[in-house]
Amino acid sequence: MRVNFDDVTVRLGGRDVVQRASLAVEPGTVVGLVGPNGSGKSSLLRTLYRAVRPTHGTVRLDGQDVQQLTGRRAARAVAVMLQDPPTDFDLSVEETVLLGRVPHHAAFGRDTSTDLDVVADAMRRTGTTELADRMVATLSGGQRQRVMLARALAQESPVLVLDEPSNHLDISHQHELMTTVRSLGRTVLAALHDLNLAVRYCDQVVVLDGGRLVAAGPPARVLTPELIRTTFDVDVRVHGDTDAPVFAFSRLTTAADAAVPTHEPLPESSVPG
Ligand SMILES: Nc1ncnc2c1ncn2[C@@H]1O[C@H](COP(=O)(O)OP(=O)(O)OP(=O)(O)O)[C@@H](O)[C@H]1O
Repeated sequence: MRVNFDDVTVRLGGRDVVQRASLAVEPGTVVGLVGPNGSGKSSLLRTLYRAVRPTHGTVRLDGQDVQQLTGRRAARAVAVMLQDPPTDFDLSVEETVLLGRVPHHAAFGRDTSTDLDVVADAMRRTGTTELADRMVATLSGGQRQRVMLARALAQESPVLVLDEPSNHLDISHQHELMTTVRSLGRTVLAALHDLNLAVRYCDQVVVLDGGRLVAAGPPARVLTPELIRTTFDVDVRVHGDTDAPVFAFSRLTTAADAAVPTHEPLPESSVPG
């Protein structure tokens, strides 16, 4: 399913937190949204799953304005895995993943064998099968995040939105998540803080800064040291190949840093004569 943001502005708290963003996402591609805290990544994504209505502009799924869809059609089209999954779920892991099937049910419909198969597959892909009977509230942050991915996968929507999906995951599970996401063949939009994950697993990256979309394209072409420096205020060294760079970051050295002496000079009187 193709996703288009056409000239989207989102105004919240009296400020344009997304300003005139336009972006075309091809079906089946994985797109990473990167940018500093507060740059508008989540706000832009929220317009896609209708948690926020654009103040200006249109978001389209295969040409259709998402605001015109029924709730059920929207839920069948777009699944969401949020940054901080809720902790107050009074449900088991399996029951939670089954919630992903709700948009496929008729009113008061019962779980079918297809639902159970899809849920079992989603739990297998996310390594949550062993947790099936655990209550979600008792899980660690990373386990809970994997359950929320399983629920989103079980929704079988052509579009998947991941808002900082790896913030609780250990390194191995971060790579597993991105490999899983890539293997789905769905259209994926993911807000990511880890530029190394973005460059390795995304087909395209989109850079937001201060609510503006400042660059978009193939990751290795877009994420230049210069862009990283100006957007994120860090120094970066690039290792690896031009096509598959690996970034090492360090704090940007400013003129103010250089002016601060690292050691107090010894007073004259204490210098041995
Ligand atoms: N409901 C709201 N009311 C007022 N301002 C909001 C609201 N939601 C978000 N904002 C502001 O909009 C700006 C963009 O926030 P957003 O969450 O989209 O950024 P982000 O790039 O996802 O940030 P992060 O990397 O920290 O998750 C921020 O300045 C935020 O404080």
